[in-house]
Amino acid sequence: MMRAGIGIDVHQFVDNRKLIVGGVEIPHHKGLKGHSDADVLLHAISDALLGAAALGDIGKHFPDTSPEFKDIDSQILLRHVGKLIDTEGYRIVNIDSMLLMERPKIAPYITDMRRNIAACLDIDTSLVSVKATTNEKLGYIGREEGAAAHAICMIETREC
Ligand SMILES: C[C@@](CO)(OP(=O)(O)O)[C@H](O)COP(=O)(O)OP(=O)(O)OC[C@H]1O[C@@H](n2ccc(N)nc2=O)[C@H](O)[C@@H]1O
Repeated sequence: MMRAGIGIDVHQFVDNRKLIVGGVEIPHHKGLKGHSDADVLLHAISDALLGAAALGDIGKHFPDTSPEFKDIDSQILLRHVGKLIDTEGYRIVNIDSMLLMERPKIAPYITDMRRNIAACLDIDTSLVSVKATTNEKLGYIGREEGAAAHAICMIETREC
């Protein structure tokens, strides 16, 4: 049986934070604010996978009130989500994602992001797609106040 999932995450740009997206540290004069490393892309992908399996969302599994997740590398969270999906008897069919960020350009880093995501989930990189778009200077993304990520995925029940 095939199941689809969707994930969306938003984080605010602030000073004195690293910009980490898809497990890659990207040189930039601002970073994203969050309880964890604020990896907006991995959060959206984690929510898509949790949603496909109807397992709730990342806030339920990794509350931002828990010291356990303070400044955590979100690749650890994604790896945990992958294990939850596997335990539920699902296999990941594919993941597609969009990063909505005015600057910096992330195209040079997409290959590494895809590799990180595939490694966290123990799947082939060919099943992971990462894309990016600007907001054409419109809204909070266009004003570089924040960034968002949207992700969708398909999972399927593993035949016994
Ligand atoms: C990754 C973590 C790690 O601690 O923190 P950040 O690094 O983003 O801060 C969290 O999992 C980040 O969870 P995330 O789900 O993005 O946080 P929020 O948007 O604040 O939502 C937290 C929880 O409140 C619930 N929620 C949210 C909005 C709303 N109107 N009603 C709700 O009940 C959501 O279901 C979620 O479980």
